[in-house]
Amino acid sequence: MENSLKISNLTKQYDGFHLDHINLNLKQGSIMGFIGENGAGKSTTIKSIINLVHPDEGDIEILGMNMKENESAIKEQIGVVFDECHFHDSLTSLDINLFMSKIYSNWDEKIYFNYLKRFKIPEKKIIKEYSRGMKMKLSIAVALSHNPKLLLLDEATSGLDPVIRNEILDVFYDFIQDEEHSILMSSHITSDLEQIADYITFIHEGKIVFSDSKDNILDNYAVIKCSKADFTLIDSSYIVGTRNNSYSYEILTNRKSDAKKNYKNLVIDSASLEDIMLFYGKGGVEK
Ligand SMILES: Nc1ncnc2c1ncn2[C@@H]1O[C@H](COP(=O)(O)OP(=O)(O)OP(=O)(O)O)[C@@H](O)[C@H]1O
Repeated sequence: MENSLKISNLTKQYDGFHLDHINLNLKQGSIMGFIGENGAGKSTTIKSIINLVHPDEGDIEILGMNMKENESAIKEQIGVVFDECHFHDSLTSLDINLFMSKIYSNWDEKIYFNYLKRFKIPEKKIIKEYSRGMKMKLSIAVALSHNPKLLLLDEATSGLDPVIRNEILDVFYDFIQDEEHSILMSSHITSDLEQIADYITFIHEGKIVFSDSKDNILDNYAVIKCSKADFTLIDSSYIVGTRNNSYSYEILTNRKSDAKKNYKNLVIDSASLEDIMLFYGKGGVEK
């Protein structure tokens, strides 16, 4: 299976922030969830892919092409949604159809109007009068209506209620049924990613912590709950991070099955993506 996106050694330095040699491969036909705390570097990475941020170093290959040499061909094949709707307030969805048909040679108004219908977006109302959910659905409809092969979504479902998010996740799921399609999706709503993503990349303070299949991650990570006395007996190779109060310890491990074999007397629960982020946010191992 080929990569639709290959990022190699992407580096960007801002005052007080370093995006540090990011490597990431997104396979065709798959969805990658991109997670990390506020300010971890997700938007900087996504903006670098589409040339809105100019990296200091690194290579980005999209659908087998290099952005520097093939920007217009690549932009025809990618759909991008940020957490804000970037269309002018005075436009209607009908205006946007006209506007987009001039921008994209492969704009398909049949697909666009199908999405408007599916999302119950009015044709004549101006965007100023849209709810946030309507604006985001419009942005997603636009991103999908020029037959893109790759979707880049930066917090595209943030601030939306669970019903609308579910509706949108269904659209993404339908999109990915074509094996040439793929999605890179940053989100703080890790439960959505647990539902839909095939792969998860976790970025923390500008560095990739892991990039792996969601199933491997959820199979390998666990939270061990124990007393302070038990904690001192746990081998440090099991400990990725800790959280504790005066009475009890919680340990994030990435060796779930070994831990279950070797520490049978301890409570060992599965870790969610949110647990993993919280433990890393706490700053790693303290023993
Ligand atoms: N144009 C810029 N100039 C200077 N610093 C910037 C610029 N853009 C982003 N940064 C800094 O880069 C860091 C990473 O920001 P980025 O927006 O990539 O994070 P993020 O993971 O997308 O966060 P969030 O989840 O809050 O959207 C932050 O410290 C931010 O202040």
